Amino acid sequence: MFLMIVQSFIKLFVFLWAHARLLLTLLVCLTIMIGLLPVATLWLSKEMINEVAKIIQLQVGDYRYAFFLLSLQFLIAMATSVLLNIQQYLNGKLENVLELAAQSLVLQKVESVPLFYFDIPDFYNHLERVHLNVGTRFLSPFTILLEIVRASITIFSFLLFLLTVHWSLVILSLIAAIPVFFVQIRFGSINYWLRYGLTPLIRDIQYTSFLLKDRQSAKEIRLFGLGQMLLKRWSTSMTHQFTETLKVLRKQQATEVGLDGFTALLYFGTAGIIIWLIRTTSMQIGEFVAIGQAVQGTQGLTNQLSNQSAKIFGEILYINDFFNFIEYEHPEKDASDEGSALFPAPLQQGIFIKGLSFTYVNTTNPVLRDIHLHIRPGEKIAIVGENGSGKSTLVKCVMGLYPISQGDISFDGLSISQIKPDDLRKNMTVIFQDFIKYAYTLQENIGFGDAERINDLKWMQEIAATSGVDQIVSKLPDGYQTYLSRYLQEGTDLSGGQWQKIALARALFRNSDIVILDEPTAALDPMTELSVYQLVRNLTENKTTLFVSHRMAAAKMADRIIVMKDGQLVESGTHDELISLNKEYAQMYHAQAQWYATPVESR
Ligand SMILES: Nc1ncnc2c1ncn2[C@@H]1O[C@H](COP(=O)(O)OP(=O)(O)OP(=O)(O)O)[C@@H](O)[C@H]1O
Repeated sequence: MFLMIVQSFIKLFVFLWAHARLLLTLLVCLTIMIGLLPVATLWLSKEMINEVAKIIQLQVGDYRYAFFLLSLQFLIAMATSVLLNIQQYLNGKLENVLELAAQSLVLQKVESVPLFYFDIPDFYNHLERVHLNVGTRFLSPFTILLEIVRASITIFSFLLFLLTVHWSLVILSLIAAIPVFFVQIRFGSINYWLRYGLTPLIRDIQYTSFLLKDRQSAKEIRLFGLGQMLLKRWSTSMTHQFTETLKVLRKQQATEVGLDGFTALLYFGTAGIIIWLIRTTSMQIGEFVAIGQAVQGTQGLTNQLSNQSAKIFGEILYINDFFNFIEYEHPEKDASDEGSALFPAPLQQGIFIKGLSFTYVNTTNPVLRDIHLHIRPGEKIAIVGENGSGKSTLVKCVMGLYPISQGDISFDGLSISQIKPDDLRKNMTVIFQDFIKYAYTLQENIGFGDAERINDLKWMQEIAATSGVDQIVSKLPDGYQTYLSRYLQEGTDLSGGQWQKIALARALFRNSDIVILDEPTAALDPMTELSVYQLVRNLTENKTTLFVSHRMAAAKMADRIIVMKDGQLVESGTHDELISLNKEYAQMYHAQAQWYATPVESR
């Protein structure tokens, strides 16, 4: 634990130093100055009271000296205010700098992790814990530490002053801090673990609240009348979260009352000693007031110091959690070292899948089993099979989205593990079943297919013309600059078929030799789907195309059809070959042919 705290502190300071060394230095200097001001004030008020007492009691005394002290007091009060306000401003500035730096670290991490991390709920929980108010959380241990330094300087100077009066005052002032310190450490830790344990519940709450607020889900929630049920789920979880938090808060406040009693007792003891000192020594009124202030100040500050030291413990657990997230590497990622070779474009021999088996992370059953397949350059392959047979998983493996542990996929003999992931993806384009409908402009919706060419409007118009998007553009109020949703700006909503064409244009905007379509037409009616596949076929004349479909009529257009069943490749051939084989494919084809025929026959 101690090692963890030290390591986290070192990481925190390396991080702070890297991003804000000037601010950091300024804040440390300010803190030292602010820390010395109280003892100066104490000394001044002691001098002042003694001088005023002389004037009142003896009618002698130096008025000019009293005014001089008064002016100094005024200057110190002003200096304190100026320094404290500068400190607050610098803190605010530092918080912004840290928020930016730490949030970018989190987002960079999320952007760079392999896709399978998104299959691990713990990864989300961890992300949820670390991504909120990072700037404040990062600043907190540092400001607490500065507070500790400031309080220590003041306490030390007060203690020196008290030591000149009597050693017992020093002891009593310090004793007050011990129980506070341990109590605060205990609750710092309890609160951290409470937050840790509640993260899955908090994510559940946020998800339910997102569903209630989301435009996409608004329709279905109304249609199925889910609103009240979701609200109840949300409020039950919220109540549970509050109950747990309040339980700890109740205990903490009760303990604080006990601590306050203890501090009051100690102050009672100290007051006794001061009275005894007045009786036994020749003490002036200024000293008496200054001792009272110093004792009270030391006790208050030592309590504060204990509080802060304990609080820093809770905060450092967060910092540790943050760096654990940033540095987290799943063992499977270690096993799949990224390749550095360039993709062998254009393909001469094709894609080879040899003995490929695949199991998703944190699961036990293989989803793909011993797949062997050779895809020739320019070949159009349709992948068919029942739900859950592994079609999407197979194409995701070909895209390099998941590391392969058994078997291999190679491109012209170069194993996928040897190819640089970025370069592999540059040479492929894809439309997923659940492609993203970006709430940005049309230009961005198409241009995201190849972000480097996003401003190449000539190329975009060419693609729009071939994919049929030009007909959509002509009806949009701001052409390519029209927002395709009302989520961010006053934009235009499109139909499913129109979105489909835009997704197709996005995929084709990336002019790559391999095109993968993972059932992107599922939302379309069969006739539109067929016309989309026809279009794709024409647009991808010389490209290697892999497409997943449930519609046998679309599969028929492929050069070759492969049939998946329970993670295995069970049939492969042309439509005619598979029909004459009269097995899986033939059954599915006839079942669908029958399905299409029924309404016609019943007319
Ligand atoms: N991210 C994942 N983590 C764990 N299991 C998964 C994941 N994705 C898919 N699976 C499982 O892998 C199996 C194959 O899924 P896959 O999506 O490849 O099938 P599919 O043939 O494309 O299905 P469909 O036709 O319904 O789209 C299914 O049993 C599914 O539950």
